[in-house]
Amino acid sequence: MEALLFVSFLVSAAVCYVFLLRGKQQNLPPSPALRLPLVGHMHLLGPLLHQSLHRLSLRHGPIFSLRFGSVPCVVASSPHLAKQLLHTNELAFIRRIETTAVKRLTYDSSLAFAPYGDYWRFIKKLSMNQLLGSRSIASFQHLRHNETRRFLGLLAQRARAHESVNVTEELLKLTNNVISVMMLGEAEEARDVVRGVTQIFGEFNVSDFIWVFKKLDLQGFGKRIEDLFQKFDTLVERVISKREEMRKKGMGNDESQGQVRDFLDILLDCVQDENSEVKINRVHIKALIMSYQLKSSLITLCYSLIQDFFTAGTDTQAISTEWALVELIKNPLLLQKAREEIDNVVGKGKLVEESDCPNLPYLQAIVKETFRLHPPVPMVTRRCVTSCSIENYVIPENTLLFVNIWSMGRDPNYWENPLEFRPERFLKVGEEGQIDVRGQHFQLLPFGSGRRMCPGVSLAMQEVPALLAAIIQCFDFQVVDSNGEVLKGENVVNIDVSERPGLTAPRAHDLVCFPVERPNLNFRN
Ligand code: HEM
Repeated sequence: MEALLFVSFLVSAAVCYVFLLRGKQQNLPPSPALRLPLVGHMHLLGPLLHQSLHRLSLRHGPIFSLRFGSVPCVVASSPHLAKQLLHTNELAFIRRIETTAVKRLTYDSSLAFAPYGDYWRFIKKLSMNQLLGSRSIASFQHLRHNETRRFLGLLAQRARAHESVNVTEELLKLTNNVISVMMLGEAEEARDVVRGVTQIFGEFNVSDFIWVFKKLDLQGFGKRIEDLFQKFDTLVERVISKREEMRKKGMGNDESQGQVRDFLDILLDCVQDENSEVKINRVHIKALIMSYQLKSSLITLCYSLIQDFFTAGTDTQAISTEWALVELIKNPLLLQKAREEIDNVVGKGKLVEESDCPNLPYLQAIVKETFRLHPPVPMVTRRCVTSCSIENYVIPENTLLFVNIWSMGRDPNYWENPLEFRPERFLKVGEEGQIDVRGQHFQLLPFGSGRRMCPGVSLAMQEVPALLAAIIQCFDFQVVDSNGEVLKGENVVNIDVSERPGLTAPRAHDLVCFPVERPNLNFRN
């Protein structure tokens, strides 16, 4: 009897709520009717948020509104709306959300989460011009090349020993090492801490979304955040102090001596520079390192507003390389075509390099097609800083915005046979063939768009195609299922492409394979 009374109370509360809201918010984009007290529309969402929002958009249209707990959200899933939100009204959606974990672990002043203003402009400029500018990317080319060689060497070793390799893990290790060394000059030590932090960024902290729980640490997040903060802080403090000591003794990396300066050197120069536009201090440096170190934090920032929904983050570049590889293993004819292109342009006498990639249009088309079908960051997320009007709807200040780029990549209104992996679409003469990934073509936004677009785009577009090309050039793969059996025939074509919930959209299962070396290559890994 009591249970019945309770249920009727909940239902009546929900109904009243729905009516009250309808009356109050007529200018908001359409919204699913059943909004519950406390949780809002969260009961409509499954673990793969971008897929849940995609399904809702099929019912409610390309723009609709929701409530995550007490937080208002708007979801957009058409290129036309993406342009209005991220370009035309860019300044209204220039901020990201700051959750408890983000605030503490990014020192509340990272590039990714900093409010739009002088400080953000300064670090963005520094990032684009120096840290991730073409000169810096070029100076670390040897590092990427060596890591690729190390990775290929490992595959070759396993191939000769007829042993399987967890390609997912090895790709992650590779891209993590590259970023760590670019930032700190050290690879191993940062990785474990980074993993812990990205994991907590990917978990859903109810206190961030449901106001009655705001002050309660129901899931013990506070202690975990603090532990991670201390570990990271100790690590970076040690690296910075060591570097400062070396610089005092005149033992820093000297460019005039041909030494490569990592990001830390560049940042320490800025701290010492009296004439710097904006003074940065040690706290800013740690925050910046954090936002670059954590690729998932980079990703996290993308998902910043509701990152807690997601599980541990993973690396965007590793994810995209893996998705491309999986699609090529599923489509051997496309793999063959890509390999022939590499053989024709590069030959069999040398390993393909980054400098070869602009001459490999089919490879570039594969990378774009991968970003279309499997964007590593499936949604661009922002926060509305000033109320604005889109398509006659009002979007109030503080609304969270989700631009569902995953959904746009699969929209039959913009792509022919959108669920098929067909790199050829990007080689067509005409509009489709001209589409690129740098935020100007709103049907394909893997790196976002506008002032808050990903500053790592140039690095990623150097590293991912070259790594993929090297793998294609050197190996075939026999995929192993969860029982250790090699997949054959139809089972290869039907390799599982489900996604894992998280900040990013990696494959649900690790890619485990027996690598097979290609014969007749005249260089050794
Ligand atoms: C395949 C690789 C990558 C993908 C798909 C990707 C995707 C994204 C996306 C979608 C955003 C949000 C953009 C927006 O809000 O409009 C973003 C932001 C960001 N990304 Fe990436 N990213 C990648 C690699 C990287 C790398 C390698 C770095 C740095 C080393 C990086 C650093 C950042 C930073 C700092 C931001 C925040 C920018 C800001 O708020 O101003 N990303 N990324």
